[in-house]
Amino acid sequence: MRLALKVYNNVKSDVVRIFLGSKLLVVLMDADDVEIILGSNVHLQKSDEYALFEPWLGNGLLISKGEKWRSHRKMIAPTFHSSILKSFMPVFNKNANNLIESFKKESGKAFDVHDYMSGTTVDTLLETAMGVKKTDEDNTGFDYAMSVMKMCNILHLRHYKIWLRPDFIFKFTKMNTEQSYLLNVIHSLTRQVIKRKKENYFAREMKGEESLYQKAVGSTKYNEKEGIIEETSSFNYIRDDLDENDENDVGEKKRLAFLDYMIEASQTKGNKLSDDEIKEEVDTIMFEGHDTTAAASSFVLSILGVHQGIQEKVFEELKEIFQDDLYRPVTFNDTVKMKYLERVILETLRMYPPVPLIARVVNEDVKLASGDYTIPKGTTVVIGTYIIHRNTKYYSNPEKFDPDNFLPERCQNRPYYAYIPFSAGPRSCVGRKYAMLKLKVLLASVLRKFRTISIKDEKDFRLQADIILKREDGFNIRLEERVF
Ligand code: HEM
Repeated sequence: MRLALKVYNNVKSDVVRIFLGSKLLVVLMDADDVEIILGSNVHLQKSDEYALFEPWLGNGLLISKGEKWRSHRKMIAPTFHSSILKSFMPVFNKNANNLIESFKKESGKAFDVHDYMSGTTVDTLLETAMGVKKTDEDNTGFDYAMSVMKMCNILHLRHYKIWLRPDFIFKFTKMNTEQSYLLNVIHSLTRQVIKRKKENYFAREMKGEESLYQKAVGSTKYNEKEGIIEETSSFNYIRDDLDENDENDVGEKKRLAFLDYMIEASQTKGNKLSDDEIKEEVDTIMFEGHDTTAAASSFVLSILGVHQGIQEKVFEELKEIFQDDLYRPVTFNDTVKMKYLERVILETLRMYPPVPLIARVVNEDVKLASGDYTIPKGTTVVIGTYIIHRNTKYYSNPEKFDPDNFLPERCQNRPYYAYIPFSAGPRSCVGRKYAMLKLKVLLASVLRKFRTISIKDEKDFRLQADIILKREDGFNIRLEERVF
């Protein structure tokens, strides 16, 4: 990635043409050009490279196109309503506490934090997306979590080792046999859970219980331009005053997962969502929500381990919020007050965007804004997020980790499309609010308990970019328990 940036700095052009054999790729690094692609309702089709995900994700939100993508996006966006996210707070807290218990065993030693962040992320997703616990007696949750992590590794390897990409080569490898096994574990559990959840749904309906999905949809307006929902204040089936105290648990039995809302959506008049389509969407959430968040949280802990002064400011903010009850569960209201931690997360996502590039295929000629260029129909357009985030046009000192880049006055002076860790426009990340909320709970819980110390200086981080940006040298840190 650093090499790509060096090349870019030498080329000094925001539009680069690359030929891979006869295939034309155009890389965009200017915010106005990026807006033309990402902000449009026309250039929504993903490039061929995404086909690697198909055996796992089928035709879920990440890959699907046309009317299928549009109607599913509209159906799924309301399941990320903030009231639904608030109901996940106890799950976020519980998993953060489990993580802290594991960290206590590592205290004082150097270790790679990514494996832990990956594990806790998949456990949280398992519960919030599917309503399954890793600790369920039959071990299916555990096997599923392991399979998701291993599948992500296989996809990384195939992206990285490009000779493994063609199916006709891959199918002769041992990895293909392992992939078939893992996908069987993943898909069997998803199918089994859908069946059980559907029975629960019909039982609730028989009792005349109101559809929670309907309530969420009823209080939201879908914004076609941003692909997100806009919430109105009438939505209050989970009490608002729950934010003010730490009883923000709707009760374990009553808490629903994304999957439950999707089942309700599938039964709502005018919607069409088969069991297989629900399976694809749940698998997509498990994939998209896992590696991205694990990388983001690992980068935050590494980078704060380098910048001790910034870490102390985060800790001061946490002490201010939690006062004399430093280890109580984090409430939704607390997360709203974590302004500095939020800036730290945003700055980390600027310098180390978990999705370092996005690729689309344009189905018509596109005129760019940055110069007299026209991209021909059929071209693969690559949006260079990592490079845009380090462009001196938008950030005066881009190589410096500076959370104040996200002070409101600085954001106002920057084009919207110069900061795109979650992509932007109609096909942007549907899970970004979930991601930010979960990251805040997890990181606040860790940072109020431990000081993180990076083993390496920032300039020695060796970045590895494939689908997800990671550190080739591992996210090695040392944690010191804070004593009072
Ligand atoms: C820090 C964490 C995250 C980052 C940086 C991130 C980033 C992104 C980006 C850049 C895209 C667009 C990808 C593309 O066009 O190729 C995307 C799409 C998506 N993300 Fe995220 N994501 C994060 C967390 C999550 C979470 C937690 C979930 C779900 C719980 C999620 C669900 C999705 C889905 C379903 C899509 C496909 C949306 C569509 O095509 O309509 N993401 N994400």
